[in-house]
Amino acid sequence: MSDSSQRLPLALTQGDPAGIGPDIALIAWTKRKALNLPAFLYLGDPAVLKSRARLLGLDIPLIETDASGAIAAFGNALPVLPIPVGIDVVAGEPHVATARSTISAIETGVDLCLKGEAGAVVTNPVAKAILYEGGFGFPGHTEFLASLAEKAVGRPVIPVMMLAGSHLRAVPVTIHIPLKSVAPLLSEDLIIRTCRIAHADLRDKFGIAEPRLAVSGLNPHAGESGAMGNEDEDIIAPALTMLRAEGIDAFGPLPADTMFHEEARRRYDVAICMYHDQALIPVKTLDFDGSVNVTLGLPFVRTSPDHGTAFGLAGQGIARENSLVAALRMALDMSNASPTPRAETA
Ligand SMILES: NC(=O)C1=CN([C@@H]2O[C@H](COP(=O)(O)OP(=O)(O)OC[C@H]3O[C@@H](n4cnc5c(N)ncnc54)[C@H](O)[C@@H]3O)[C@@H](O)[C@H]2O)C=CC1
Ligand SMILES: NCC(=O)COP(=O)(O)O
Repeated sequence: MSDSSQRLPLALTQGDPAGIGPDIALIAWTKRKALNLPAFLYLGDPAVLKSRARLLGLDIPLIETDASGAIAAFGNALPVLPIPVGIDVVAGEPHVATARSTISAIETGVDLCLKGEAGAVVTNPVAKAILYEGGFGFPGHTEFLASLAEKAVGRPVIPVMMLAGSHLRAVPVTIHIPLKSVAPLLSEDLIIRTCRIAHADLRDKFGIAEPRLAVSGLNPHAGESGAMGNEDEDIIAPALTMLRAEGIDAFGPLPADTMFHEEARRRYDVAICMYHDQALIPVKTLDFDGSVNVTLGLPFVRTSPDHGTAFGLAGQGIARENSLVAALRMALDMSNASPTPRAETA
C-alpha cells in the first residue's frame, strides 16, 4: 500500500462533481497497490462517487471517516469525508447548485492541512465559470487558497502557480487574466516576488540546491531591442539585475519561442513566463498526462492534476488518472520536505 512512512493522509477535493474528478479518484484508488499510491481522504459526496462507480462498472467500497481514520482504511476502502452536493449530479452536466459543495471541499482540505490533520491538499478540477455563476470571487484555486492562507497566518500570501512535468517546470507571472491586461500588470516588483518564491520553494520543497531560473521576455524576440515592445528592457531586465544581486541565478529576458527546446531546457530548472499560455502550452504539450499544477508560496502544500474538468469524459471510463497520480505523489514528496504547516509556526 501507500508509503509506510506516510504520517498524514492527503486531502483530495472532489472538484466539480459533474467532471472527471470522481472518475479519476475512483480509478486511482483501484490502482493503489500497483502504483504504491499515497493514502488520500476524498472530500466530497459519497453518493456522487457511488453513482460514478456504477457508470464505470466499478465495485468500490467506501468508508466515511475523518482524517484520523483515512490511512488505516485506505487499503480496503476509499475513505470519504462526506460533503453533500445537494442535488442529483449527472456526469458531464455541471450545475451551479453544486458550487457551494465544491468550494466547501477546498476549504475543508485547507483546514485539515492547517490543523496538521492532512499532509497536503490535492484539488480535483473545478469549472471556473460554474463557480463564478455561484458567486465565487476568485479567478481559480490558486488565488482562493492564498486568501484562505492569509486568513490563517494573518499576513499577505502571494501564491505562485507552477506547472511541473517530467520535461519542464514553468511559472506564469500573470495567471487568469485577459491577454490585453498582461502588459499593464507586469511590474519589476511582481517579477521579483514571483522569482523569489519560485526560487525558495524549488530549493526547500524540491531539493534543488541552487535553482536556475530562465525568464522569458514578453514580446516577440524579447522585444528586439525595443523595436517590438519595451517591457523586456524596461521591466524584465531590471528585475533580473535585482534578483542576481540577491544571489538568485535568474537569466533572460529570453525570446520565448526558443527557450523550450530540449537543449535549452537543460540550462534551467524552471521557466518563468510572463503569461498563462506562454508557460502552460509547453508543459502540457510535452507531458499532458504526467504534469502537475502546484501552488508555491503557501503555508501548506497544494497540488492538482494539470487538466480540467473534461466534462465530455465524465462517467465514460476513458479519463486517464495519470496526472492525478503524479499530483498525489508530488504532494507527498513536498509534504515530507516541509512536514509542519507554517500556520502553526507563524
Ligand atoms: N485545476 C483546475 O481546476 C482546472 C480547471 N479547468 C477548468 O476545466 C474546464 C474545461 O477546460 P478545458 O480547457 O476543456 O480543459 P480540459 O483539461 O478539461 O480538457 C482539455 C482536453 O483534454 C482532455 N482531457 C482532460 N483531462 C483528461 C484526462 N484526465 N484523461 C483524458 N483526457 C483528458 C479533454 O477531454 C479535452 O479534450 C474549464 O471550466 C476550466 O476552467 C482547467 C484547467 C485546470
Ligand atoms: N490553467 C490552469 C488552471 O486553470 C488551474 O488554476 P487553479 O484553479 O489551480 O488556480
